[in-house]
Amino acid sequence: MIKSLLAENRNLALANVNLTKKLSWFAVTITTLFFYRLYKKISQPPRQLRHIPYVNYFQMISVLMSREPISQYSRRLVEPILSSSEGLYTRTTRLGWTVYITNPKIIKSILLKQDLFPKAKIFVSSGEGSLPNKFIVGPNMIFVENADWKRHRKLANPAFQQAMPYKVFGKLTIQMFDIIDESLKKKISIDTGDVLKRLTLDALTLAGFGFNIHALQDPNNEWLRTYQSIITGMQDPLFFFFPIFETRFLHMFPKRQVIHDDCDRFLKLMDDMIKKKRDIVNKSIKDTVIKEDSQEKDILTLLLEGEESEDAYMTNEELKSNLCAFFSAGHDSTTGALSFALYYMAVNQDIQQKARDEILGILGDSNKDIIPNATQTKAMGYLNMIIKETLRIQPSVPVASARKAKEDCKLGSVFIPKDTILLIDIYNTHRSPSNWDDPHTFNPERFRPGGEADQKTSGEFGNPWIPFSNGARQCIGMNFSLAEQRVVLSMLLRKYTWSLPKGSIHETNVITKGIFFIVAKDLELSFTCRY
Ligand code: HEM
Repeated sequence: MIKSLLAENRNLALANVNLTKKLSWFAVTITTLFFYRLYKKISQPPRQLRHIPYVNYFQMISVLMSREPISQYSRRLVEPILSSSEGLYTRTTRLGWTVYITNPKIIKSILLKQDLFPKAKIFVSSGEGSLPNKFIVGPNMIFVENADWKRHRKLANPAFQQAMPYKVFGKLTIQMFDIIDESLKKKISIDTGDVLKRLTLDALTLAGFGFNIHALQDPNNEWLRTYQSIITGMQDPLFFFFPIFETRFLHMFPKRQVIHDDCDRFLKLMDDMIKKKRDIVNKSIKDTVIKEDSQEKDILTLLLEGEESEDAYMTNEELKSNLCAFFSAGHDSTTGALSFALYYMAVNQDIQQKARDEILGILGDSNKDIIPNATQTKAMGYLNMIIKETLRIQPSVPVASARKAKEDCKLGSVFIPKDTILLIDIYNTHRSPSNWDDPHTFNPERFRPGGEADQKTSGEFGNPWIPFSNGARQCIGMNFSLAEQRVVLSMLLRKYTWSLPKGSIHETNVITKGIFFIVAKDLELSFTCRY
């Protein structure tokens, strides 16, 4: 009797163990299935966009968190899928799954139809109180639409057409020479990227606002530090992807709080500058920094003077917001363009020498610094080809601002549902083998009159060279930046030869950094003085 009871208990226990085992397996299977489905759901685009090739969500997040340079992840993740698409692919951004476009014909159709593809409020989603919202989002040209945007551009276009301050650019370049010469004398290396950054900041503040922050002369300058703190802070992936940390829990991040304080002080400086300038213009006192001609007037003065004569105006708040926009859009972009041009000429000595020969032919080979004028820079055909090819192979602004499809539509033969976020992928448009021959090779000859670039842009193909975007919302600072690049590079070519030092991190390929703007990372160059 006892024996049979024990046997029964044992059987029951065994049955229990089996049941528990089965349940455990069941639970494990369900959990695995759940996570697999979750993984699939997150890693893939939503159903309505799944017909477009995509980059896996987790791969993209790891790229952004590890700050892998765009040149590396584009070739690893984007190029392979582009070959099987019409120049469209999707990948995740902070706004969710976004369609990236590299097909010039489709890009043209988007940029020309502002009504159907208005700008998406990409930063606005950061929320009230976030750093980007404080500094860059606001009533400025980048963000306003329709009548307001027209009013802003109507006032700003003439100011940007007029302002070509070659002398300001030239004088600042001579200040940069002092820094390079000093380092040569002391036999110490300098971060050329950093010096260029200070030069472009001085150029922007002086030529843009008639205000000198002396970033070149004083690397520890308070305004330089403050500005850099804001710009670096805006690109911090943690707060960029999770803005809630600063909009709700800023008190838990004391270092972030310091950046917010910097931003507040910077905005206050802008307020003061505008008020002062308005007073000066109202009293008809001409700019105190450069008096010679209107070409050399700063943009802020020209904007304020334009208000007098044009049926266009900006409030002080709008002016402040636009000045922040000019800072954000015009600084790192030009620094990047200059740093890449120097890099490509350093690793292509024949191209550097050919450019120098051209410049010496135009400006002469005397032993003194010469600031070129507008006519002389126009004659610099080969240097312009180098600048264009640099902006093709390393567009310092890798994507244009996001657009949104206002209704269901087709891009090429691809269906795009209403409300899809679209991004013009400048970087991959410039690097796509469908758009350019041998796209990863630096070759200024593409831009020779009648060359590859001319042939591509003349037909139905659309324009595959869009570093400043295209259409009505093309970069307003394009000519300003190109003039600055021509002056700085031509003067550098006359005064120095340069190369990459041995052991440079850029020996095999240029290493880039940045999200919204790309620049050459820690660019050290070896200069030799020609006079
Ligand atoms: C190499 C230098 C530069 C590059 C590569 C560049 C590139 C661009 C690009 C790609 C756009 C986007 C257009 C779009 O969303 O469709 C843009 C817009 C803009 N850029 Fe630039 N930019 C440069 C220099 C400058 C400078 C120096 C300034 C001002 C001083 C400036 C001010 C602006 C403004 C205000 C906009 C918005 C225009 C609008 O929406 O009407 N940029 N830029």
